Amino acid sequence: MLERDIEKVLVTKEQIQEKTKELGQQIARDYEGKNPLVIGILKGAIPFMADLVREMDIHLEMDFMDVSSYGEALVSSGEVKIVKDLDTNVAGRDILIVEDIIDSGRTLRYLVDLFKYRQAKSVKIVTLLDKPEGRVVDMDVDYFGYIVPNEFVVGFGLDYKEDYRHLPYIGVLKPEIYESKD
Ligand SMILES: O=P(O)(O)OC[C@H]1O[C@H](OP(=O)(O)OP(=O)(O)O)[C@H](O)[C@@H]1O
Ligand code: HPA
Ligand SMILES: [Mg+2]
Repeated sequence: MLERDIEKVLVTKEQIQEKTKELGQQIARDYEGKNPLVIGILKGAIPFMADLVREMDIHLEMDFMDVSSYGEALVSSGEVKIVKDLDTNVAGRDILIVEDIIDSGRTLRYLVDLFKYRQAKSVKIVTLLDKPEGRVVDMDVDYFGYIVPNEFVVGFGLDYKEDYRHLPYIGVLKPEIYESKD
């Protein structure tokens, strides 16, 4: 059914599972004994974060923050807004931000600066996808799963107009989908 809307698959379900396991185990080794605060950025990070933390056999805490710069648009507005803040004080904590994608870099630039301002002890980023050609601000990630080309992608947390987040793989939509949803 949903597959009919997809022009091509860029990262399969199996590739995501394999990479998530690898990343989770690597991060767990790096954070052993640190009790990191793992922060998921709503809503896109949910599927990846749920799988990632289950590969991390260490003590950790989870919290969530909702920031938005896209709304229903395909291109970032440039202005990042806090929709829901953390429940946890980040001062003195080792922070790991979990994202589904880094594209323009604006969301993560804003969050890293915010957590540093709030006196986090360290701030690192893990993202399932990196789209380096989308970058408009300088931003590097510490851990990433797959590099994607400069196309609008959906699935595994990534939406088009709030749909397709629940696809178990990463793909590109057929052009007629954009016309029909306008
Ligand atoms: O690097 P950037 O250009 O800032 O883009 C990446 C951000 O955009 C998406 O979130 P969005 O704001 O669409 O919210 P959502 O996760 O609820 O879809 C994605 O989940 C990242 O948080
Ligand atoms: N797809 C969906 N949401 C996004 C993307 C994308 O390619 N880039 C930033 N947010
Ligand atoms: Mg979105």
